[in-house]
Amino acid sequence: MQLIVVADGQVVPELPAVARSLASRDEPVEAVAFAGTGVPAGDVAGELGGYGVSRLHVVRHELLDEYGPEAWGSALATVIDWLGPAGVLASASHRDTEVLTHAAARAGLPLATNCVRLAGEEDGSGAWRLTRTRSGGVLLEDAELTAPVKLATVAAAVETPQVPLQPADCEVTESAVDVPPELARTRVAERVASETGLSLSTAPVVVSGGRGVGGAEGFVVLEELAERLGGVVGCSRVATNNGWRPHRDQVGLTGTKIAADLYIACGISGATQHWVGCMDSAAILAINTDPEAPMMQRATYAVEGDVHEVVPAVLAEIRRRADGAAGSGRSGVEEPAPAGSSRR
Ligand SMILES: Cc1cc2nc3c(=O)[nH]c(=O)nc-3n(C[C@H](O)[C@H](O)[C@H](O)COP(=O)(O)OP(=O)(O)OC[C@H]3O[C@@H](n4cnc5c(N)ncnc54)[C@H](O)[C@@H]3O)c2cc1C
Repeated sequence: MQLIVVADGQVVPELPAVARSLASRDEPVEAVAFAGTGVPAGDVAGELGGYGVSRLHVVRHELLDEYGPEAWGSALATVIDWLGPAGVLASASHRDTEVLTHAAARAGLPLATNCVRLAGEEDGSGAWRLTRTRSGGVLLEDAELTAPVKLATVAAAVETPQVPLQPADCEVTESAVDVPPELARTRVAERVASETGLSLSTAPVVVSGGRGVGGAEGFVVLEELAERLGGVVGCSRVATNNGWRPHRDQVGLTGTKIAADLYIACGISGATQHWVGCMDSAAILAINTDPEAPMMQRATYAVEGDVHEVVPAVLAEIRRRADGAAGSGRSGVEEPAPAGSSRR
């Protein structure tokens, strides 16, 4: 059996095709979901059936009603033990990866994350050949995964195998699992709705600050700049490590990967671990005193200068234009010049 994990109630369409391609002809593809995701099991089963998944195992325990990586990972390890699948697949989302990581550690099984290609070995050994991204996407690794039960997360950019998926009646089986109470270590304590409706991963503009901003108070002007440009504030890991910003604002390998229309990096050197988080942005503006900083070398636009002088000057100009526009009825922020037309 190949098992698909539906950790947050959403069926990722690529997963059934990858699972089917890894399964032998008569081997079923089944799925596991956690009660408490807020999505009715019948809806999930209906969708899975359309992709040829024949059974949905729903696991119940009061500690699974809210997301908790240790509890969900433990429940998944129990299900793997019950069902003994040959493979376990999930999406490469933060949540799915976290759940599979805990399950793999508990069950002592190997996990390959961020796979962009997955195929069974043709020698009948049951091993998987795979290609996966490492180091935030700057490295591709070819590997072979061998184990009685193999775990993998599948990246959104996975090569989807062209296999026929015969729609099936997906049966729902509900089971109670045992979850040790001490696994309630990480629990959802509060849900905070964003006032602007924008998040770091979806905002069109991200104004980020690093060590060069100098401290938490240095982000006040960045907040205003972000607000005036219709964006949000981000930061480097130095800023989160120093307690200047919460971790949810961190851009990078161990933060959020963004693809903004415009990324403004203020006092950020552009270390690889930061760069991989912002490199997919359409345009990058770097503000830095060091012209040799990697961020200055790679940015679409680079301003050599002190962030404490450059950002207030930019803000003053935006305010001046906004005031002028308020008088004339025009918008205060002009369209930027085409990328590359005025570098430095
Ligand atoms: C496993 C691992 C994961 C990591 N994950 C992440 C991650 O997700 N995100 C991340 O950001 N980092 C991450 N890092 C850390 C990363 O390697 C860098 O240490 C970090 O990004 C550096 O942050 P910074 O650019 O703010 O600081 P620095 O590298 O110290 O750079 C500060 C920059 O500010 C400039 N500057 C100083 N004063 C001014 C001024 N007044 N005006 C303008 N410019 C000024 C300097 O010239 C310099 O270029 C990770 C590291 C590891 C090992």
